[in-house]
Amino acid sequence: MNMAIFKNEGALTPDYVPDKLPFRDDQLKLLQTYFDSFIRMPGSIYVKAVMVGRSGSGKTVTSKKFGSYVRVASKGRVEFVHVSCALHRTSFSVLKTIGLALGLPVPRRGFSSEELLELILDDVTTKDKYAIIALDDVFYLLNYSGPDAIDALVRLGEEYSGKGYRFSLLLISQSESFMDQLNRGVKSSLGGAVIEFPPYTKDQIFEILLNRAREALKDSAYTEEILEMISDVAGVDPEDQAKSAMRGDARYALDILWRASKLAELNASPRIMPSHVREAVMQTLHGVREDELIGLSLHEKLLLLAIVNRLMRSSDTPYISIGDAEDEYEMICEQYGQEPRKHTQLWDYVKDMASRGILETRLSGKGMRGRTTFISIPTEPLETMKQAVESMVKRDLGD
Ligand SMILES: Nc1ncnc2c1ncn2[C@@H]1O[C@H](COP(=O)(O)OP(=O)(O)OP(=O)(O)O)[C@@H](O)[C@H]1O
Repeated sequence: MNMAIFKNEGALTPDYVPDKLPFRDDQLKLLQTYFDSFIRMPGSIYVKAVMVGRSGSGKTVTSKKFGSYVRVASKGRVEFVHVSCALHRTSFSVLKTIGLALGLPVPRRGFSSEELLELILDDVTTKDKYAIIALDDVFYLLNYSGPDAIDALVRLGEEYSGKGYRFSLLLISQSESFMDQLNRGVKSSLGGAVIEFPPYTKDQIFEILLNRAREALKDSAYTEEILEMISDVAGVDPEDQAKSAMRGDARYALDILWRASKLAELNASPRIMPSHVREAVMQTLHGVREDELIGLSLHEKLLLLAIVNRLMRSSDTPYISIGDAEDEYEMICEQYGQEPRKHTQLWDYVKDMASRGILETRLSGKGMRGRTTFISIPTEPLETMKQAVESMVKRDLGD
């Protein structure tokens, strides 16, 4: 085992919350200010705030940091519940997560989400609990369940006002556009409290990487040049905003650093070399997040796996037809002992995954007969995607 690289590998994992969050002091202060009255005098007010910023701009980690602050500043009177809507896409599932996090007895089935909502409201009142609920990646809930799902959750805060407001709400999203889909009353009530998370510049990404590298890696395992190399790939260039539409993503940068470190370890290298970084860049998923993939249903995952497999075999064209994808999907279903879904269902899966940026689709060109949909995955490393989806399918099937 190569001991030259890692000091504490855990500090490079996506869920790790570092002590310091450089460049996010302002956002943290704003959160503290907006929720101040709810934290100091729970029940006196119902606060709603929104956090927006591109993928990897630090929204989730800042909200978790804020969560620790809430518990301390309220002396334990106010809880903080973080719900990932990428994983929980219906109001029932969100409510269940909230109930469980607050230690309430949650019925497993047989209840509508309205009934569950009532139950939770009753329980928090009898047990005298208060909480700030953070709905992360709230656009998933909107896309899946429509604006009424958000309505129900906003009501969670409003109802029982006679007995004090039990909840406050923090909505987190990649852009403000989700607000346009909300019912008018809800939208206007979210009004002014929008906290922005700008994408990180190269210099900022460098600083974030340096802090993490100090915690995770042995001093001799990396140089500042290596970290600069990664910052150049992942950070926004202030002079070239348009070209860097996908950048400013700290998750991407940290993922590259972790993969490069792993490659150095595997190759028994005493430190991370530029070649490890280059290889790591080629292996790292960019626009697609692991938890997005985890949130797909089993048959969406099987279809995605089929598409990836088929694309890996078609070296001469970046697209495959939906028919090819279906053939491959049927074989994969057989391999995993699953009954294949019907064509219309698969078509919905393709549209859904395309709308979330996991796939690209286009209609057949003029010179071709008929109208067929073609599918591609232009920006992601297929081998990495295959490994990720395959292990998720196995986990889903309990292997
Ligand atoms: N200022 C920072 N300092 C240290 N680490 C950071 C900072 N900002 C982000 N990170 C790290 O980058 C990764 C991605 O951040 P985070 O998950 O908070 O992004 P996000 O804005 O919620 O993205 P998404 O919209 O895709 O959910 C995490 O590992 C997080 O710890």
